[in-house]
Amino acid sequence: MSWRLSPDLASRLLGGSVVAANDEFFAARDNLVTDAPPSFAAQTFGPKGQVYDGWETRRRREPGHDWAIVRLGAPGIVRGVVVDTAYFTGNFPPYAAVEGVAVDGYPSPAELSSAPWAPLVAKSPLAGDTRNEFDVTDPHRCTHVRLTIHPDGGVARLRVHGEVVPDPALLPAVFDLAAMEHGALVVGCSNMFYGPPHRLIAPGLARVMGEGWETARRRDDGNDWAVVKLAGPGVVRVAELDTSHFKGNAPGAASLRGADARSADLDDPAAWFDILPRTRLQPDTRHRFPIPSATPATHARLDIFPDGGMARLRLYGELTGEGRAALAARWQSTSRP
Ligand SMILES: NC(=O)NC(NC(N)=O)C(=O)[O-]
Repeated sequence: MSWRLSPDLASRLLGGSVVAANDEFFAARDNLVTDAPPSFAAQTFGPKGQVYDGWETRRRREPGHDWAIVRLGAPGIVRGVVVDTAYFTGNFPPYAAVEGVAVDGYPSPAELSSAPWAPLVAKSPLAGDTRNEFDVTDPHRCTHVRLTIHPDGGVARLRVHGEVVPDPALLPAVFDLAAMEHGALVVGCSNMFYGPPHRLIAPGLARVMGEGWETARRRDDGNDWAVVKLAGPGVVRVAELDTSHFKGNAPGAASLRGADARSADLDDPAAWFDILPRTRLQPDTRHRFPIPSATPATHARLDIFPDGGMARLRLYGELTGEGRAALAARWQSTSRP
C-alpha cells in the first residue's frame, strides 16, 4: 500500500499538535496539522498582513532558518512526508528538511530542542503552491518531528504518513482493537464519496456528520462495506456502531464479520465468520452490542445495508497472547539504538 493512503500521524484528527516554533509572525503554527485541506481567500488582510491557512514566519533579515516541532498523535514509523505549500507563492520557503525523534513520556519544548533528532528528509528544494512529497526510509518509530524551512516563509500543511506503533505497556487488557491510535487500519471499502473510511476509526466522537464515513446513494441491489485490519489478532467482546449525526442517511442495518489472515485467504468468502449478524440500526445513535463469538480475528468487515454514513466503529476486545507478544516485539524492533 502506498504511504499516501496510510494515516497522517501528525493530523489533528489523531491528536497531533505543533508544540513549538521559533516564529509564527504571519500565520499560526497550529494550522500545519489541521485535518481539512488548506483554503485561501485573496485580499483578506488582518493587522499583521494577508491571512493564510498555514504556518508563516516573517522575512529574515539575518542568516538562519525557521523551525516547528510537531508531536505526533500516536508514535509510529514515518513512511512519507508532504510539505504542502498550497497558496504560498511569493513567500514559500525554497528548502525544507524534516527530522524525527522518539522521546519517552511528555517532554517540554526545551527538552525536545536537545533531543537526538535523526534525519527523515534531507534539506530539499520545495516548489510553491505544491504538495511537495518525500519518501522516508528510516525504520525507527518517532513521537515527534521537526520541520525546518530555509530560510523562512509559509507552509500550509505538514502531513506525516506512516504506521502507528502502539506502546504495549499502555494497552489495557480490553481496548478498541479497531482504533487507528492502536495501529488498526482501514484496508478497503466499497465507496467513500462523501467521507473517507479511516474516519470510522479516528479517536473520540464525531462532532458533525462531515467527520464520519459516508457513501453515495446506491442505485443498485448491492450494499456498502469497509474492512479494518485490527491492531493485532484478538477477540471482539463488544461492538459499537455509531450512526451519530446521520439522521436522514443512516444505514437501515449492518453486520460484522471477522477473518483470521494468518490461517485464511481474505479473498475467500468462506474465510469470514459472523461477529454480529445483520442487525437493524437507528439514525443518530451509538449502538453497542455484546459479541458472543470467541474466535480470534485479524480483520473485521462492516457491511452496511444498503448505504449511508457511520460516524465510528469501535471493536472492544482482547489481543490473543500471540498478538500481544507480536506488538511487544514490534515496539522493541522499532526503537532507535
Ligand atoms: N502578501 C503577502 O503575503 N505578504 C507577506 N505575507 C503575509 N502573510 O502578509 C510576506 O511578506 O510574505
